[in-house]
Amino acid sequence: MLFLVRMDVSLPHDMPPAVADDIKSREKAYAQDLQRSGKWVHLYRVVGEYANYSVFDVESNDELHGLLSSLPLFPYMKIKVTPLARHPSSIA
Ligand SMILES: O=C(O)CC1=CCC(=O)O1
Repeated sequence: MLFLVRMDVSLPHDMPPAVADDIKSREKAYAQDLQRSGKWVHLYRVVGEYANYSVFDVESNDELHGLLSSLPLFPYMKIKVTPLARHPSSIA
């Protein structure tokens, strides 16, 4: 099952830089593991925003929820999930 996911990150302004750096570093490792597994298929920065658009390929809504809620940045993100279906004109 494919899902388009938009993540908007908002870290508290008073978060110490070392804490923010640690969360971002764990987020990167987690995201790269999921990309290597094939579950996190695309990851793009939204130009000019601390946000990304991602495509996930997972077995179920529950699996996606588990992956997203385990993101180190999850407490600091607003997440919008859009389920995707095959377009009838797609040649892919
Ligand atoms: O920077 C972001 O958009 C949040 C994020 C998701 C995966 C990652 O490494 O950072």
